[in-house]
Amino acid sequence: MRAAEKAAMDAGTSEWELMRRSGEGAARWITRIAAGGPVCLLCGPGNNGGDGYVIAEYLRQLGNGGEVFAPKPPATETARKAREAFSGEIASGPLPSNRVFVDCLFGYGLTREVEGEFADLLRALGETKGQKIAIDIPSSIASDSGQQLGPLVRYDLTLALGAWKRAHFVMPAMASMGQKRLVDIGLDFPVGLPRLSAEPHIDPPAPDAHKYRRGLLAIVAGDMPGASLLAAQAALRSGAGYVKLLSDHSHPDVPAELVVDDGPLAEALEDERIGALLIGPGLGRTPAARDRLSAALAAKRPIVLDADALHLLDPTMISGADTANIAITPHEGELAQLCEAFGIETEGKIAKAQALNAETGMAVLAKGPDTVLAGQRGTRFFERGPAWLSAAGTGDVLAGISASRLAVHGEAHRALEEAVWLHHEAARIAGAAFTAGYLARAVKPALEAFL
Ligand SMILES: NC(=O)C1=CN([C@@H]2O[C@H](COP(=O)(O)OP(=O)(O)OC[C@H]3O[C@@H](n4cnc5c(N)ncnc54)[C@H](OP(=O)(O)O)[C@@H]3O)[C@@H](O)[C@H]2O)[C@@H](O)CC1
Ligand SMILES: [K+]
Repeated sequence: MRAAEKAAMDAGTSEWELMRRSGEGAARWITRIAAGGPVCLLCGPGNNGGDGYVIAEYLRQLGNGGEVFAPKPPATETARKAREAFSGEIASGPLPSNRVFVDCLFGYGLTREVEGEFADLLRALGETKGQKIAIDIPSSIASDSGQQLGPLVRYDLTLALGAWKRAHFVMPAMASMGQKRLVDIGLDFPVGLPRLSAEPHIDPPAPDAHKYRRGLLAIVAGDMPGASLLAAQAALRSGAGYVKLLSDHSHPDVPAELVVDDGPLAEALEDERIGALLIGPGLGRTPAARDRLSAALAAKRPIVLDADALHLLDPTMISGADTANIAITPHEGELAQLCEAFGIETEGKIAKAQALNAETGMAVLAKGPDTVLAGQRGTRFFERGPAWLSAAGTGDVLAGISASRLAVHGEAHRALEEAVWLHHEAARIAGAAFTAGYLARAVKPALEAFL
């Protein structure tokens, strides 16, 4: 943000102009929400506080004056200018209730724990009744890391200025922000920066498609068939034309549309028509499971690795492989373990995913309530999916969707990005308290939403 703002300033746009755009852009949201009702602003000493004075003056001009609380005077030149342009008074005394509260205490300049009168004010804000809006970022959250540095307030709305910051998409910070909206202030950003995933468009099958051209997905099953069956149920509904289960075991509850190949794995993997492979769900961690993983990787097809395959994976297994064809879907524990296996020493989920991608070339989907993708096209963040996804088997469904998309077009990064959207949409459709099997069936109407 600082670099983008500096570039704008070097090109002739003053900091004051950027603050004016920020404040007025935010104020337009606030006037709609307040609908003429009273607004209470909290202004800090930096430019976040400066935005607050711009908002306050904008509201005054509309005849919608409110209280401004500011424990400290402005400490930057531009914030001072905003304060001078504000024609109202600074309030004192306890924080009122039943207002639209606008928190402009700290933005991305928060560098240390919030204490003293600022902490008291945030605590009071947390306890009072009313709608709460954070300007740029909640004032106790560090914008680069999402680390909580003071009393946490639950906001109804967070208005990000100019661009999303990392904290807008990491847990637990993002859970405190309520709805999130971006206020454009006319900044340019270099391409290739981490960004929010854009909603995908999924193509229907081509007019001349047949089942192989649409994509043959082979799922390598292991000792525990339930997980690979769940993945297959999701894969059947995610676009692939043909889904096959490569399994030694017989499964009484295999649906008729799922083909089971119980022949020798090596032979089954020779099928030239296989568009993608999935291995991991229900694989087990035995030496036989490791052999199956090695065989699957040796087939040199686009492949999704999940669950047990991630526990078994070591650098020797992918040395010399075209790792751009490999998509992995670790949860937090699996990500930590993979980093250890690949000698990566870095802290934090985003940095770990990025380092693993940079080190190995694999597309890494670090899944969880704050999913992040580090792939061939860069880093992507996602809006939070429904919390009902925290159920056993939903990861198998995600792996099945990812592999099905990979079988359709063969692009690892794209497959994982599409899979997150489909998974979240399926969860929304499935509603509350769904099972993984129910979720897998909801992938069909979810896919229809992206056609
Ligand atoms: N730059 C631009 O072009 C634009 C920026 N914009 C806006 O500015 C925001 C960033 O502004 P910023 O950099 O001035 O930082 P900000 O978040 O207001 O806080 C810094 C102040 O707080 C202080 N402080 C820090 N931690 C503290 C603590 N724990 N407890 C107490 N004090 C603490 C710190 O003091 P110091 O560390 O020097 O003691 C300093 O005085 C950004 O989020 C956006 O809203 C927009 O207007 C668009 C144009
Ligand atoms: K703020």
